[in-house]
Amino acid sequence: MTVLVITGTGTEVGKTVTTAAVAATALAAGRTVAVLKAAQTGVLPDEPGDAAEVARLAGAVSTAELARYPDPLAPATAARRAGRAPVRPWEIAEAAAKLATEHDLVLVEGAGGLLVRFDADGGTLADAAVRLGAPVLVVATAGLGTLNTTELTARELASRGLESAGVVIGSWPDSPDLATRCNVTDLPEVAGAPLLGALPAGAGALSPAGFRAAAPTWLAPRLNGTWDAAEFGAREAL
Ligand SMILES: Nc1ncnc2c1ncn2[C@@H]1O[C@H](COP(=O)(O)OP(=O)(O)OP(=O)(O)O)[C@@H](O)[C@H]1O
Ligand SMILES: C[C@H](N)[C@H](N)CCCCCC(=O)O
Ligand SMILES: [Mg+2]
Repeated sequence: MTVLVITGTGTEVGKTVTTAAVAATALAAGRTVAVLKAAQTGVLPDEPGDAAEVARLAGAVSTAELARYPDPLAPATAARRAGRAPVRPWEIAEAAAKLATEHDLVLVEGAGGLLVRFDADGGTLADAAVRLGAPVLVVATAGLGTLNTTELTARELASRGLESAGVVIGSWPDSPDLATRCNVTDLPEVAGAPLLGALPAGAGALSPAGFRAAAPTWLAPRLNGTWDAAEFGAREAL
């Protein structure tokens, strides 16, 4: 069973575009892929959610979404305000495990960061990852402030015995400042896990064909085992 849980150091860090890049890379390698958005908040019933955005960018993936709540809030809060049942971590795990029987790779995207609550009992995506025994990919921001939030996330994963699959920078700016360039060196250190790649800013605005062609190169350093910091302007920072 290959399930990869995709979390982030917060909301709006690029989890969805990173999920799409991982999916596109796997599809290009001939693997079948499913994307599970555990709970979608802040999107109306007839609007495309994160899973649909992944399919638009990456191509032929199966998509699933366990619940959708209109308020743009943490799932537990949005469910409470909607007067609807929350999504439980065991439901996320069960749905991912079922998809894994039918696909080579299942990508599970949470909502916001790792400890965002899904239910009134404090259930989180981390609880679902523990049930699945699945590795967790952490999407981080590029600039100043990311070292703290990435280390907090990594420590929480470690305290639960969860494997970190590594860190991906969700949006690498065209003109990286000093902190951003230094972070290429420091992020793997504070995460205790490899920096797997970085998506260029604006990646989500590429045409689907352009996105699919480029996505494997954003994550390729890991695949080749040779992350080249210089490629991202880091060398001057050293
Ligand atoms: N590399 C990128 N290229 C283009 N746009 C990006 C990139 N990274 C993030 N964005 C933009 O930033 C916003 C947040 O990105 P995204 O939807 O991936 O965040 P998220 O971490 O999935 O948030 P959520 O917690 O809501 O799921 C979106 O409007 C997206 O278009
Ligand atoms: C609505 C938003 N885009 C996400 N889907 C939900 C983010 C919840 C974040 C909660 C928090 O950490 O304060
Ligand atoms: Mg998202």
